Amino acid sequence: MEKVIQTYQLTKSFKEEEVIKPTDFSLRKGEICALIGKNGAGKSTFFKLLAGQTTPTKGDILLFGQSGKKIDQARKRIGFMIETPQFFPDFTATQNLEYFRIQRGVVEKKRISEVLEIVGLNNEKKKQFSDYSLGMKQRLGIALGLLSNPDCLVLDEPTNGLDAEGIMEIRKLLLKLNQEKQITIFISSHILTELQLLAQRFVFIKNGAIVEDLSKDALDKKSQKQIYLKVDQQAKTAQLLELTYPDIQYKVLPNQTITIQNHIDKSGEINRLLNKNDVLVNEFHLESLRLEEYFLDFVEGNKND
Ligand SMILES: Nc1ncnc2c1ncn2[C@@H]1O[C@H](COP(=O)(O)OP(=O)(O)OP(=O)(O)O)[C@@H](O)[C@H]1O
Repeated sequence: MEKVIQTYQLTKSFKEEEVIKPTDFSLRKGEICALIGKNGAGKSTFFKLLAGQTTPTKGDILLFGQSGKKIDQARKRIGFMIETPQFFPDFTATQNLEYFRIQRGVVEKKRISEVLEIVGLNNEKKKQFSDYSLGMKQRLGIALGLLSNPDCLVLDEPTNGLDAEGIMEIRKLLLKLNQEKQITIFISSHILTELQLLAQRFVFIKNGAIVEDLSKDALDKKSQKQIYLKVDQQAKTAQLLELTYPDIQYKVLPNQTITIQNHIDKSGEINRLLNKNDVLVNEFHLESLRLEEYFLDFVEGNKND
């Protein structure tokens, strides 16, 4: 599979501080990859290195297999949106894109209405930028990234500050671009759950180092589950569980609640066991430990430190 981005021991230091530690990374064609890290982890710096907006202290970058002098040409195949682009507030969407089209030397003028159509702003193209909602502004940023008809989009926190509906709009748009136009997407956020329904791969960055690189399946497996029970006889339930499953891991909580952390696959069996022994089960469900918590554990240092 063709590699869109490859880095080898890519490093960036500001004065004495290594804000990107030597990083080996690769992004394959067609992937939607999320770069997750809290504020200051190094996401923007990593993207700026790829965009050529800052130079590496050490290491190499290959874009579409090209490095050295040929990298500038290859870079044109990637649309970057790093930090919210500086649009002119008094210009309409069309005028703003026209400015950047000329600046970037994109030949076809008709590309402007094409990209506005793609991001769903064609009906709003005569509105001044300052009258746009944040979601519309972010979509215009993506339209700008699409102007040169790229094979890949690199988007730095495009969902930042958006409400749930705005996040969903961006998600739908990016999924469409990936599925219908085969655009590879590398997108960052400091909130994992925002990208959970979008990405197929999750790369975690902490203090400038990639500390975990997981497929969606691997991430789902890591997001622990537990059985949540509300019963009328807590002590009897605990006793039955211990007798039946000697290695059971459970917690006794207030309000006649018990949570079980292992034997998740035996939830039906456990329910039957309690019913058979006249324990009244008022609530019984499988709880998924939110991925957000997994991430928080992770960046706060409880995991992989
Ligand atoms: N030009 C610079 N000079 C000095 N330090 C910098 C510079 N740019 C970034 N840094 C530092 O590099 C580290 C990583 O910053 P970066 O903006 O890449 O993080 P981030 O993960 O994108 O965070 P955010 O989500 O807040 O944008 C921070 O400690 C930041 O202060």
